[in-house]
Amino acid sequence: MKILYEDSMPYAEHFFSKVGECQAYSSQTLTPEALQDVDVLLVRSTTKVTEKLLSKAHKLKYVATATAGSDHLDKPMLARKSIPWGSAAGCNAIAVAEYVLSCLMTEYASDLPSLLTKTVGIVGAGHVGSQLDKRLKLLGINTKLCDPPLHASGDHREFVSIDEICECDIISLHVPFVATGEYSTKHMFDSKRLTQLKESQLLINACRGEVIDNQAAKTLFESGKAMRLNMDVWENEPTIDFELVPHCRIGTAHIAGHSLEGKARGTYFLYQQLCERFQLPQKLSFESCLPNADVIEMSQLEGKSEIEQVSAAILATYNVMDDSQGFKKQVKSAADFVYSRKHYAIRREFASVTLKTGNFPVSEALYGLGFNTIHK
Ligand SMILES: NC(=O)C1=CN([C@@H]2O[C@H](COP(=O)(O)OP(=O)(O)OC[C@H]3O[C@@H](n4cnc5c(N)ncnc54)[C@H](O)[C@@H]3O)[C@@H](O)[C@H]2O)C=CC1
Ligand SMILES: O=C(O)C(=O)[C@H](O)COP(=O)(O)O
Repeated sequence: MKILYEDSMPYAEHFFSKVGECQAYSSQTLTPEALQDVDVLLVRSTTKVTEKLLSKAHKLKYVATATAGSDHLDKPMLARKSIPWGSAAGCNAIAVAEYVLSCLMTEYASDLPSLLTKTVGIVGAGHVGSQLDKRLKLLGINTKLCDPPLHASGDHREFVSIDEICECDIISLHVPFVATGEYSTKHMFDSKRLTQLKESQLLINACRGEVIDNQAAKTLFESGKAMRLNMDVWENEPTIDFELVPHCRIGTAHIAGHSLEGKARGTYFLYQQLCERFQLPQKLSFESCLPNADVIEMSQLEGKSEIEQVSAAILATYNVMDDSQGFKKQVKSAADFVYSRKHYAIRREFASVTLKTGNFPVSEALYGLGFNTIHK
């Protein structure tokens, strides 16, 4: 069985070589000809799986993406060709939730206690939205959830309307990109909703760029409207509107899900799918491939309140402002955008971090967020 996999998948050779003959490809140079004798195509979001790409893939039996989003797969086309597809739903939900927490600790750095009085409206209560909700509740921050498809399917959690979400102090978007239909998310934040945002509200988009009308956002900024936007994703990546970037308080190159664990889980989920689909034994474990935990010196936690301890630990582990500054300074073209994502200095999730905390008890919330601690 011949497996072709995108070269930005960590541990791909380790896992997929146990399933078949495997070979890496680069999304920038992949051609229909390269798929002629391929049985399984494994992609990330940077490969658009279109009719044209598969025009010569006559042996193809399975397509899967090592990502949560699957809007880069032409699903009606795959159905017409009777090619089943899979995704790695949930693989990077923790990474995105941690990215949003880093945004919040950055945005409220000068008045952390005020963060505890805010309400966060979460749009999309799937894998990412639920992980974020859990962490915010643990910190004592009020949340509201909006997810009409889940509500309609009988999910028993309490849901509010998008209009109620728009009244929240902080709005965090975690929906898939869906271009049409009852639950379309295209330009969910259009000119009208953006215009209604108050200066004090914070809007975070770490799902898909198309959920916010980027042109409308830029036009509003240029007309003098003050808005607090944190953007990890952009319309038309990698050919994004670079004039919007400086207006955003935090801007990053679609890396919210790029923790080492998040990407490795994506690869591992596909390995599991292939083993099941082709009835092969699953001999490899996920944990076996990861390097040892990072150890971070945190002795300055002493005497700090819970939210101060949490903020210090989060920012010492992952400070989104470092990524934002690098992005704003260095990424000026589509080629830069692609390059910076491919060479992203991949970060660890909190559960892979051990904080050296000195000789005193630290807040339970740190354990709740997944951190490990050791004393000096
Ligand atoms: N920036 C990044 O690196 C990452 C971005 N993503 C994006 O975030 C999206 C969400 O990820 P997951 O939570 O893992 O997906 P998920 O499928 O588990 O959850 C998405 C939720 O959105 C809900 N939803 C769909 N349409 C909606 C609408 N019109 N209004 C409100 N809710 C709606 C669904 O019912 C579902 O519960 C992905 O589809 C992907 O596009 C995901 C991971 C990393
Ligand atoms: O999982 C998703 O959905 C994402 O947006 C991924 O984090 C995208 O990562 P790449 O596949 O573009 O590396």
